[in-house]
Order: sequence, then structure tokens, then C-alpha cells
Amino acid sequence: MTRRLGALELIEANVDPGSWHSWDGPIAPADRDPEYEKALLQARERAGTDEAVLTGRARIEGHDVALIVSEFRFLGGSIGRDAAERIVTAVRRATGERLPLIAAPSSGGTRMQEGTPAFVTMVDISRAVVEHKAAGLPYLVYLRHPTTGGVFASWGSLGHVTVAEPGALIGFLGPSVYEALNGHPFPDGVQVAENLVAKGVIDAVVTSDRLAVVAANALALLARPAKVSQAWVPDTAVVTLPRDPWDSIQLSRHPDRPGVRELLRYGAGDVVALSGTGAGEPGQGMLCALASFQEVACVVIGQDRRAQASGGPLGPDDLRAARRGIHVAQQLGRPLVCVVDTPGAELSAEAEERALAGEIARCLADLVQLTVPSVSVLLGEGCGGGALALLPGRTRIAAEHAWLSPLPPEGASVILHGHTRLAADMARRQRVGSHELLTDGVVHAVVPEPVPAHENPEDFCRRVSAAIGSQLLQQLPTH
Ligand SMILES: CC(C)(COP(=O)(O)OP(=O)(O)OC[C@H]1O[C@@H](n2cnc3c(N)ncnc32)[C@H](O)[C@@H]1OP(=O)(O)O)[C@@H](O)C(=O)NCCC(=O)NCCSC(=O)CC(=O)O
Repeated sequence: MTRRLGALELIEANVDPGSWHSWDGPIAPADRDPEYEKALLQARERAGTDEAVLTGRARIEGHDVALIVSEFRFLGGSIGRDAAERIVTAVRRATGERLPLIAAPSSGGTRMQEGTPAFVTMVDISRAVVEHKAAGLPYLVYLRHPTTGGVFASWGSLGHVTVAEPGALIGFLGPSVYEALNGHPFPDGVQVAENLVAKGVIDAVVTSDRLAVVAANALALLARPAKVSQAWVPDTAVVTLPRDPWDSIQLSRHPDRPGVRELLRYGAGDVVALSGTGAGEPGQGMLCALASFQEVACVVIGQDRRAQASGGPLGPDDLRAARRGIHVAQQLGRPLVCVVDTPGAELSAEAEERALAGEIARCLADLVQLTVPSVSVLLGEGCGGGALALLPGRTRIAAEHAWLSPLPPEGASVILHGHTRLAADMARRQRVGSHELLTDGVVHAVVPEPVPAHENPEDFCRRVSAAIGSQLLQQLPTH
């Protein structure tokens, strides 16, 4: 395990040399009870800081940023009114100076010596952070060991991207407080960074010595706003000969056909993976990431066909994860890439009761309202409402052997004929293949597959990536 760093150590280890400028003014004297005053004096001596947070401006790998960093040795990084005021002032200043903001909390939550007046400052901090994000500015969070209570429940949980220190204790109530109040220990292994990543609460675990690299990567992707060009009209290209869609359907189901993971691996750069909804739903069937295609930095939401096949069907949580990605793209003004690749959404009682249909509808609603450039990519299987949910990009492209249909052709055959034997015929009649999609104006371009994608995944992914980049570039303003 890497050594846990104090506030100044973390700052010095991650900012460009000589670039740190503190924004903190002196803490004003106040009429406090003598015991608390004594605790503050001791905390200052122990921590070497004048409060439990430090704020300021710095450069990280060339990016100008504002930083808010907790010092746990100062009364457990707890937030009293002075610390809160310092945070709010720094967030507002970052917004005013249009600086991306990075917060690195480590805290026992509300400062117990101050009680409720301190507790309610979490509202002020949250308001400032929300206003910062509403101004289209990135907010990244690095949760350090330990982050608990109202800090985790306010500015610790509002990041566009949230990463955490390996092994960090991160939880709402501290485990010793829980045990004392409930008479039994809190279950092991729950309030741990790695578990929260697996459960879709936070995005990734990052060692403190890699924070600068990860932050710089995310900032490079997030810091340049993009709005769709007024002059843009979709470009269409006819590049394929008619194919039997049934052949395409068979090829799209080939176990080695590359999916969204391979597309990111071979066709994208600067990938920063996001984990699920951030709200405790891992969204295994939906991959969300920040990435760049042909140098265009964007948000990617993509249906992971293999994960769906191995027990994680495309369910309501996946669609909520997608909506998180849509909101990040809209809020930060980044283009959005939607990758469609699904044998169909989850068919289960649980999915119904957790609003599968409603989430499909809300994905559609969110996408049709986007004002940033967007492209939907039919990569392989495009089956039913699950596929429809990610279809409304401003431009839509299809791989040559991708297809789109209202339900599996086998299902269509059952509806009309009472058996699955006429599935191939139904696929032909329902105009599901890429050639028909192009002819009918459902997609604007088709990416040729000179050989089926599974025979040369790298080449396929590079072709799709080039098509994505080109579609996005066409939508961006030229100046
Ligand atoms: C964060 C911890 C898990 C860390 O445990 P550790 O064993 O590493 O450290 P520790 O307990 O010795 O704490 C280090 C020092 O910080 C102090 N300390 C910790 N939390 C504090 C707090 N909230 N206010 C004031 N001081 C605090 C401890 O008294 C101790 O002081 P000394 O060294 O002098 O002994 C634990 O401190 C803890 O459970 N804190 C409370 C977490 C919590 O439940 N917060 C909810 C608060 S209410 C809230 O925030 C509002 C809300 O929930 O919405």
C-alpha cells in the first residue's frame, strides 16, 4: 500500500513544481469554548496546517486547476464553519476564474465540536459545487482514506469523475460509530474503495502518485467545450452492396466479433473508465468512459455485448449508467458517442419493476434534447428497445454487418408464424441490414467490413473509430 500523504504532501507530489498558490487567508479569531480552542491549537501543531482544508490554484501536467485538499491530521479532516467557508470561497473563485476543480477530501465529516452550525454548511458547499458544474466546468474528486459522513454525502459524491485511494475507508457512518450505536460491527469489506468501484458507487482506484496523470488525462478530455455547428447537416455515404441480413446477423453473433471494449482498446485514445451510475448500480452491460476518437475528446456510452452475454443483460441500471454519461456530456459540452450492441434488453420481473421501459424512454428523451455533437454507432447486434435507447445520435453510422430490428428475427417469426423457422425471412422483410438502414435513411453512413470484423478486429475498430471521429468533426464548429 502506498504511504498516505498529508494535504501539502499530496499537493506537492502532484502539481507542477512551483505552481502551487494558496488561496487561504488567515482564520479569523472567534469566541470559542476553551476546550475547542485548545484542540484547535493542538491540531495546528500536529498537522502543520491552520485548518482541516487547504485551497489554492496550481498546474497539473500543464492544466490550470483549483484544488481543495483535506488534512486528516487536523481534527480528522472534519468540517467546521471556517473550513466550510474556505471551501465555498475556493469553489466560487474557481468558477469565477473558469478553472476545473479537483477536491481531495479525507474526513470524519461534520466537526463534532461545532455540531449543527457546521453540519448545515454542507448545503452551502454543495450549492457552490453544483453552480460550478452548471457553469460547464469539470469537478473531479479524489476520495482519500478515510472519507466519511457529511463530506462523503456532499462534495465527496458530486464529481463528474470520482476516484479513490487504494484500500481507503469510504463510508457514510464511521465503523466504530456504527458499532457503538448498534452493538455489532459493520460488515467487513463494504466501506472500501475497491468494493465501491465494483458496486458502481465510484469510478476507479488510483494511487496518490498517479493522481496527476489521471487528473490530467480527464481534464484534457473534459476541458474543451464543444457545441454542434450551426452549419452542420448530416453527410451520407453509400458504400456497400446489398447483403443478406441473415448472414450479417450470424456474423454479428460471432463470439469473437469485437465489441465496445475492443473499440476503445484499438480505436480510441486517453480512455478514462467510469463505473456504472455512480449511484450504486454497476451497470455491467453498459460501458461508460471518457475517451478520444481521432483527437476529438468525448464521452462514450456503449453496450458491452460480451458482458450482457455472461450474465449482465442490459437492464435498467445500464440505462441509468448511460444517462449519467449523457448528462456528463451535456453538462461539460463534450461530444457523445453511443455504441449500440445488444441482443436485447433484460426480460425479467426485476427489470420491469425497476422501470426498464421507463429508462429506455428517458434515454431517448435525454438524447433527443442533447445540444452537443453526438454519433450513434451500430456496431453489431441492434435488437429491440435496448438498441433504440442509444440510437438518437445526431448522426448514426453502422458497421457493414450491424443490424437493427424491433425484436430478434426469431421473435418476429414467432409472432407471425408461431415458430422461429422463418427468422431469416423475417430479417429480410423487416429491412434490418445495414444496406437497408442506409437506403431508408435510418443511418447516415456504413463502415465497410472488407473481411468480417472478427477476422481482423484491430482494423475493424480503427475503421469505426475513423468514422466516429469524422462524424464528430463534421458537427463541430470550424472556428
Ligand atoms: C473517520 C474515522 C473512521 C477515522 O478513524 P481513525 O481510527 O483513522 O482515526 P480516529 O478515529 O482516531 O480519528 C482521528 C482524530 O480525528 C478526530 N475526528 C474524527 N472525526 C471527527 C469529527 N467528525 N469531528 C471532530 N473530530 C473528529 C478523532 O476524534 C481523532 O482525534 P484525536 O486524534 O484527538 O483522538 C473515525 O474518526 C470516525 O469514524 N469518525 C466519524 C465518522 C462519522 O461517522 N462521521 C459522521 C459525522 S456526522 C456528519 O458528518 C453529518 C452527516 O453524516 O451527514
